[in-house]
Amino acid sequence: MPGGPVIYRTPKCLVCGAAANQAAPIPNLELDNFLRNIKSFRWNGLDQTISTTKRRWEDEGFSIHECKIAVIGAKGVGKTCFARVQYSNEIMFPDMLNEMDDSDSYVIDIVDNMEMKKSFSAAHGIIIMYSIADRQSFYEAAEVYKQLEQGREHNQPIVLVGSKKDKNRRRQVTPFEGQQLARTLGCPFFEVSSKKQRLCTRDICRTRFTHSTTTIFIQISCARIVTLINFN
Ligand SMILES: Nc1nc2c(ncn2[C@@H]2O[C@H](COP(=O)(O)OP(=O)(O)OP(=O)(O)O)[C@@H](O)[C@H]2O)c(=O)[nH]1
Repeated sequence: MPGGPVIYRTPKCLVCGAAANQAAPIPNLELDNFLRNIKSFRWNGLDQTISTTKRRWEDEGFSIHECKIAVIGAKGVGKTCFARVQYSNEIMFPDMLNEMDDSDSYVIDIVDNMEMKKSFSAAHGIIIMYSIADRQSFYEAAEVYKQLEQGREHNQPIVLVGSKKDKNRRRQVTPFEGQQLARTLGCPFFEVSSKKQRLCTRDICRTRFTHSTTTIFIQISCARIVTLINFN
């Protein structure tokens, strides 16, 4: 991969104060790809709000890009809950050669109410969501992908997410089917639970920093979750 691996640096957990990098994060090629795709966008060509935000931070002596990630999917799959527990996510990663340089820092804002048409032009990344307990929503996810393929203007990265992972007993879509669809669509795939992700203790934070699991986040606080896609 050009440029070598991305070095991740995340702030401390706001709740328990655990340092993000007590153990080096596990290198994650999917996340590298995802972030690199975001990074390669023509920022000025996107939504006015985004460039305004960026300029404000630049005036204060540093530059942080705000990435809007739209969550799109069938009714009731858990888009709002997901966006809430992930509210004001941050992925911070610095210049690869200079750890002190914040010029490539990103704040991830997951937006659940963006219209699909708006996401074609205004979102930097798109999460297509279905519920693992609702087969129909799985079929709809494939439909959503078709529409995005035809409509998106910036070739934004797409991630397929199966929500409500905690409802395993009422599962109607297997992880294998999710993976198959993601493979067909050519995008990364995760299963998540917004309910389980609310928990935050120092131990959970540490566990998430050091273990490779199929989850989409790594550091938790009550209002904010620092997202690091971390999976095998
Ligand atoms: N068990 C479980 N329930 C969830 C999860 N996420 C959301 N829910 C529940 O699913 C229902 C719908 O969640 P929402 O977040 O409103 O879903 P939505 O996709 O935003 O719904 P619309 O805006 O109507 O399209 C609510 O009752 C949530 O409590 C989850 O991870 N696990």
